[in-house]
Amino acid sequence: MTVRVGVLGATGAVGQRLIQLLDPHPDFEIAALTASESSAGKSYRDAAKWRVEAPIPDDVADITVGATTPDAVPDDVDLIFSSLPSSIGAEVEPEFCEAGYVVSSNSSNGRMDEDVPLTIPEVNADHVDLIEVQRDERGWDGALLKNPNCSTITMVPPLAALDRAFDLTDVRVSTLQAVSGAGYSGVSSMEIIDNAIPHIGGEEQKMETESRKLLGSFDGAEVELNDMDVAASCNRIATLDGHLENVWTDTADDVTVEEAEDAMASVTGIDLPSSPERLITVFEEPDRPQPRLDRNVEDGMGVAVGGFRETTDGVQFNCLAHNTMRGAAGASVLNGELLAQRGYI
Ligand SMILES: NC(=O)C1=CN([C@@H]2O[C@H](COP(=O)(O)OP(=O)(O)OC[C@H]3O[C@@H](n4cnc5c(N)ncnc54)[C@H](OP(=O)(O)O)[C@@H]3O)[C@@H](O)[C@H]2O)C=CC1
Ligand SMILES: N[C@@H](CC(=O)OP(=O)(O)O)C(=O)O
Repeated sequence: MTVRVGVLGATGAVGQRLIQLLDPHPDFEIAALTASESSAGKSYRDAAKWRVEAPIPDDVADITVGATTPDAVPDDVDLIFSSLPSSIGAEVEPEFCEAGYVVSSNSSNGRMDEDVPLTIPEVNADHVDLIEVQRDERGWDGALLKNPNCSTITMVPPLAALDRAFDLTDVRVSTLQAVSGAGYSGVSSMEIIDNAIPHIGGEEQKMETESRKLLGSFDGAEVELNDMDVAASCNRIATLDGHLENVWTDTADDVTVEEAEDAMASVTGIDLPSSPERLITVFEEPDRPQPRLDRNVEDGMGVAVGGFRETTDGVQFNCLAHNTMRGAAGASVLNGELLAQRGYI
């Protein structure tokens, strides 16, 4: 069955990545693109400053961009991907859900709301059924599903493997985040060249809270947050794509480096078109993973780990993922596939 999809915020950095992934998708067909009032009414080719390495797909280039309102999207669109600024997402995503659309959103608004599922399908696919609670409470025919923040997505798959096997108690993480995470005009060259910026607004709190929701347990009514303690420190560096993170963990059960590597290496993808065969690639070389060399592991949908060391109460390691693929557009597409598989569209 082909699912007709719409993209809100289609002209943006993440919107362009969504188009790159959706145009050749086996089950999804792009049927509507929206952006701000200044783009509405233009062809996608004229509205978008296209910056993806591959050319704009011909069939997409000629689509007329619509306004970001439910009325501007055809009724036969079954699934909406949203990559709007969070302030706009907070306003319009509920309107789409109320109008009956099912929305897979990458924007940060609402991620921690109690009746909004936040999922990485390989980690906590069962949380998607929180939609039943959401529909009861909000009276929506549609639904809202979120993917997490890109830095959070990078560290949670390896943490999930450790938590399952050795019971995590404490996590400390320091990030080295690429400039694409801030959007095309987010950080000026004068700020970032020959520099590193030890502050990314709101990012630390997102990593500390979203990770506990993702690794929490869902009992059919609510998500109980994982009781591990998480502390994050976030830094912007002058790489283009790929967030690298240094992680220190404490576990309740003893763990060796070999056991931690085995636990992560044995995690497989799941039966969804965008899930990679190997979710976590373990590097033995002490200087890997690196952003330029390893961000495209598993076509940008994998997480790379390495640099393992035993610590007093657990293990230390480094992890890396492509922040606009696995960390944003790819994460939303995967969530859309999960919604389809679970019969929500
Ligand atoms: N998961 C993650 O970690 C990541 C998440 N993000 C999030 O994804 C979202 C999009 O980011 P990004 O693509 O970099 O942003 P951009 O600024 O590149 O794109 C924003 C998009 O939203 C549209 N837009 C802006 N204002 C309005 C409005 N008032 N009404 C309707 N549409 C509007 C823009 O349209 P127009 O071109 O017409 O202005 C454009 O299509 C953000 O919430 C960002 O925080 C981003 C990167 C990674
Ligand atoms: N803040 C992230 C990107 C981002 O937009 O995250 P979020 O989806 O949580 O707003 C970064 O700078 O790399």
